[in-house]
Amino acid sequence: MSNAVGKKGPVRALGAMSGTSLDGVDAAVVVTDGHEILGFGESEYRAYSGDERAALRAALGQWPGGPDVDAAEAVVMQAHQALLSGFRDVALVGFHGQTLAHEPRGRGTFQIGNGDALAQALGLPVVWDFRSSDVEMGGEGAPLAPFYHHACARWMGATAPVAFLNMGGVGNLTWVDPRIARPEDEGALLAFDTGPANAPVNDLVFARRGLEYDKDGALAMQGTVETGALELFLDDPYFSRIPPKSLDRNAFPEMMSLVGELADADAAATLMGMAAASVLRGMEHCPEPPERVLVTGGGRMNPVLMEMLSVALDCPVQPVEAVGLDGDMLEAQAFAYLAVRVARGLPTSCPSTTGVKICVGGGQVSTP
Ligand SMILES: Nc1ncnc2c1ncn2[C@@H]1O[C@H](COP(=O)(O)OP(=O)(O)OP(=O)(O)O)[C@@H](O)[C@H]1O
Ligand SMILES: CC(=O)N[C@H]1[C@@H]2OC[C@@H](O2)[C@@H](O)[C@@H]1O[C@H](C)C(=O)O
Repeated sequence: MSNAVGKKGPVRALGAMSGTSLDGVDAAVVVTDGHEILGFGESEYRAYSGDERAALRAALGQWPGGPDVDAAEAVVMQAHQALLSGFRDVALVGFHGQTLAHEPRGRGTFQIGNGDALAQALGLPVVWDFRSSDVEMGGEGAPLAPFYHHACARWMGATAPVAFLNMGGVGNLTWVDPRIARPEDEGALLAFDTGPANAPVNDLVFARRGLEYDKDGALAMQGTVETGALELFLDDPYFSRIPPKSLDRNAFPEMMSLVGELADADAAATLMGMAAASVLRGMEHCPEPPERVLVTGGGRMNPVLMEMLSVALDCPVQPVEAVGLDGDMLEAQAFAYLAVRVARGLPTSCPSTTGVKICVGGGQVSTP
């Protein structure tokens, strides 16, 4: 491995992420030495078909040996092989796979996708299974993008604390102090999952209207937030728990019954209100207010959510494009960056990002 990537100098790494909202696979190239972002390369997206998504949905919440796991893994492998084989001049691949279940203090964390098979298929070294060793060392195994967020904050020249907020299926927040040069050093990072983001509204519009998501917040925009339901939701002890902390995609099953009696638009607005309020509760845990909140993930495209966040938070809330980053590809880039760190023996998580006992470089490396 060290031969393919070496110990120093820039590497063109390809990262791939299949996220909790089950929309598709993102893949992106980052040029990095494992410390700094030295450049960005091509990126591509491959959407899952309706049938593929149904196979993934069927397996959600299952563990190894579950009845629908093999079929879901076949979908993940085929989608990644098709997408990643189109990239050229790549030294290694960071392959996140698809999370089916996440219970770090219980049965562990489970991502499907086999890095050995992908390495054979692509003829490239593949870093994968990023989360298990962190969990084994007492960590949450998530979120893992924070080390990359730290690199992003330094890349953009930030001189004061900023926050990155990923609004995917689940929300996660990283508070970064860019004045501290190494992400693993004390005070550089605080990270945690804020709460549900888009997954519940996706599930709602799928169940009630057969839609994949509430495009541009069209439905939520017509509704009002039911404050009683919102308050009940915020009573969940998760929000006052001190971070680091992480969530399974379906960690708040009661959300659906809280909005169950509401009309479609009010239910969608209330679920968005819950996502935004979770972030506000999360901000209480930051060591000091960030200068701004940079939003990544599909939720930044939802004007209803962005407006709610702007009203709730005490600082500017902007999509990451405001600083020249790509909010569709940031997580795929993160796994490219983390792959280089793993290959070079650098940590990918630390006590303040996942609660792990000591800094850990997660991930297995498979060579073709
Ligand atoms: N134009 C839009 N309007 C409203 N919502 C949108 C829009 N575009 C994307 N989304 C939402 O964003 C989701 C996809 O976000 P993203 O790709 O960041 O999620 P993910 O990476 O799968 O999740 P996670 O980060 O939790 O793993 C969609 O399922 C949808 O709910
Ligand atoms: C277990 C798991 O897959 N968690 C995901 C999920 O999606 C968002 C949030 O929950 C975050 O904790 C994580 O993904 C991002 C990429 C991360 O690890 O930073």
